[in-house]
Amino acid sequence: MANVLRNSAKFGFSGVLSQLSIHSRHGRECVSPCFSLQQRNNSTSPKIKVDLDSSTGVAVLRMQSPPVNSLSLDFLTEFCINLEKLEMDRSCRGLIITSTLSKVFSAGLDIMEMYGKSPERCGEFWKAVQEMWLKLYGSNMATIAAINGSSPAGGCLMSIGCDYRIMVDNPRYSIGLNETQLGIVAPFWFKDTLVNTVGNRAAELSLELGLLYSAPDALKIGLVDQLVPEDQVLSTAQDTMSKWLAIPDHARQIDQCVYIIYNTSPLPLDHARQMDQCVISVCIYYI
Ligand SMILES: CCCC/C=C\CC(=O)SCCNC(=O)CCNC(=O)[C@H](O)C(C)(C)COP(=O)(O)OP(=O)(O)OC[C@H]1O[C@@H](n2cnc3c(N)ncnc32)[C@H](O)[C@@H]1OP(=O)(O)O
Repeated sequence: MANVLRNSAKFGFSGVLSQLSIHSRHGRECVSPCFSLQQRNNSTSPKIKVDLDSSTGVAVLRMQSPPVNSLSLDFLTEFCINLEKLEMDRSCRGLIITSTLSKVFSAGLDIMEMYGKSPERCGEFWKAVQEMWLKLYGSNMATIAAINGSSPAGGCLMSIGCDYRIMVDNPRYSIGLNETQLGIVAPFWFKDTLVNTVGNRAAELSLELGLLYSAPDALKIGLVDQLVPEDQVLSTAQDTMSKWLAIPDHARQIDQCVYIIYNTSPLPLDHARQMDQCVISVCIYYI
């Protein structure tokens, strides 16, 4: 534990994650995810737009992939590349994630990626889903989801991967991990992230019944932190971010790191990641 704390102070949580995942239990070095991600990005029109305000140190990442910002392999690759660039940019301390689409934040994993694809392709896709979560949940930046539309399944995972959630106060927008309703099961690290957000019992009910919550109900169980009118979601996120950035980065990062290390299963460890990948590749293959 002393090592973990020393490393968290030095590298932040994502530094600890990368240390854990670069060196497997067997001491083997793994290929840097950055390299494989850069190689994979084939898309022509950007699905992500990032604006970094260097005077405030806050970046706004807008998902702009119609019709529903579904998380395809191309989308996830572009998302991770942008996250990685911001993470390495020392002038960037805070990240707000939102959508340019009306009514939808993100529809979650792209269904087409899970249907009739080869095991190799499924494996590559799932690695990108893991990567998205590791990068977001382990980010050194303060992260806020400005949820301006529905956010089921993988969209909910992306939201709870952030430090704080502000949702538009519209009962027609829903959020939740609804996997069981689709006949699939949320992986253990989706569960951990939900438990860390809403607590054990609410997470258990939510996962087993595959509940999608309206914005007001999501606020009641703590799945989101705040509701605001549609036209105020971004300005509220900016105001909230300035409060988060008033805290010294190292203190916030270490606090988050200790909390996550104690409360999250070991996906950052290379062997756990590979195990999860195998299970999911087989599940997706047989869907
Ligand atoms: C073993 C695996 C573990 C799995 C872990 C995670 C699982 C997931 O994330 S699975 C994805 C689950 N997602 C959903 O259940 C969301 C489904 N979508 C919706 O509920 C609605 O589309 C949404 C509320 C997001 C938006 O509603 P509308 O604005 O009314 O749009 P439409 O429903 O008319 O959809 C427009 C268009 O988008 C296509 N679509 C919707 N969702 C997805 C998706 N996840 N992946 C790919 N495509 C999606 C939808 O089919 C429509 O297409 P067209 O008919 O061609 O217009």
